[in-house]
Amino acid sequence: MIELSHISKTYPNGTHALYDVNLHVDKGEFVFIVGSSGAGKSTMLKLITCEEKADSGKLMVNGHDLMGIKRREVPYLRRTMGMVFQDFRLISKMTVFENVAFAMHIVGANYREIHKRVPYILGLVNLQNKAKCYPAELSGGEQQRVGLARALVNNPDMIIADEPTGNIDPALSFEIVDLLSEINLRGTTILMVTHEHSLVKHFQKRIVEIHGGRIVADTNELEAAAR
Ligand SMILES: Nc1ncnc2c1ncn2[C@@H]1O[C@H](COP(=O)(O)OP(=O)(O)OP(=O)(O)O)[C@@H](O)[C@H]1O
Repeated sequence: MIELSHISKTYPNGTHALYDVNLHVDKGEFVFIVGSSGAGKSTMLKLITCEEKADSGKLMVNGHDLMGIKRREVPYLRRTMGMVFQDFRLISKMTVFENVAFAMHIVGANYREIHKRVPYILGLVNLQNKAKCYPAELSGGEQQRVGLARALVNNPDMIIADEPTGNIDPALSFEIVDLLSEINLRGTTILMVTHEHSLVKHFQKRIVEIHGGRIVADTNELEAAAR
């Protein structure tokens, strides 16, 4: 599903962000990506979402070869993934329903499909009663649940979440990762960057640790549980 093989990335200003990274993530896995600031975590996610290109190595994501991908193919890659951001990135002038519906609209879904699917997805994230609210009327945790609903609505193979709990109260952070775990149990692969040790300790998932642009530890679920 995700295969990074000898991947390196240097930004145009000469910053070496990743060196010879190897990572294999199977369908259905839940992986925490941890490491200090500047370690290369976001760069790795950006390579996987094709926001940035690697300099060398082999990179396969959901059947797409990202080293040779054409620009017109990128939207097809992105349809296989849902993205969740630290700053939510909701459209402030749209209601909760409209924010989620918009993600379906842009991939060509029709009115009937949207009106069937969006209430179902809002139910999954426990926001059925907030459909008519605007983002500014919601708590941080609720806004991120809208972000999660939007990421899920087109039924992606995987969710890529870059510090999804970074702007949320610690107690609500657990709620968001609980939801991600439920989604994972339904078969969706989850890749989540986080700085929050309490979450990583509590949820006992695979942990990939990056330091100075290299993967320095890769702890599977069983080892994480034994810690
Ligand atoms: N667009 C860019 N141009 C130049 N250098 C960049 C760019 N983006 C990131 N970097 C550099 O690449 C390195 C890795 O950055 P990256 O954002 O991947 O780290 P990170 O582990 O996600 O950090 P944080 O936890 O602070 O978000 C850092 O040295 C950073 O300054």
